[in-house]
Amino acid sequence: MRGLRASFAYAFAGLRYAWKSQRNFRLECYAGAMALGLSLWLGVGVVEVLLLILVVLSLELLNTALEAVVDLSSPTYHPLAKAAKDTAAAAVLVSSVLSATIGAVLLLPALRQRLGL
Ligand SMILES: Nc1ncnc2c1ncn2[C@@H]1O[C@H](COP(=O)(O)OP(=O)(O)OP(=O)(O)O)[C@@H](O)[C@H]1O
Repeated sequence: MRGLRASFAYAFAGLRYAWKSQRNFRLECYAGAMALGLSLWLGVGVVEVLLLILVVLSLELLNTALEAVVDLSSPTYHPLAKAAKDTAAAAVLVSSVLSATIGAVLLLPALRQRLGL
């Protein structure tokens, strides 16, 4: 039980680190909160929007972890360090585009109806 509590504490320490050090992570949290607020207001796709937000945030956390490992193992320029960081950033980009697209498909019709457009 103590091990489980420690594991949660380490995970929350990771969340705190990402929040403090990663501007993109904070922006994604704000964007996610706005999307969630919109879906709650419309009464549409709340669970789906929450899952999409968690997918993007999970990948951003993995990207942050990978950046730390790369900085530790390759403090000077190396093409493989560049490939690792750029590819991890691309994973975040792909998941963000996917989430924004699915979110728009879910929410836009209800938003149009709500606004009478
Ligand atoms: N050790 C390295 N070797 C080669 N290229 C690197 C190295 N470190 C960073 N880069 C290149 O510079 C880019 C920006 O890296 P930098 O560490 O400044 O930001 P980041 O931590 O990857 O991203 P963010 O600003 O979102 O935290 C990387 O995507 C990569 O292309």
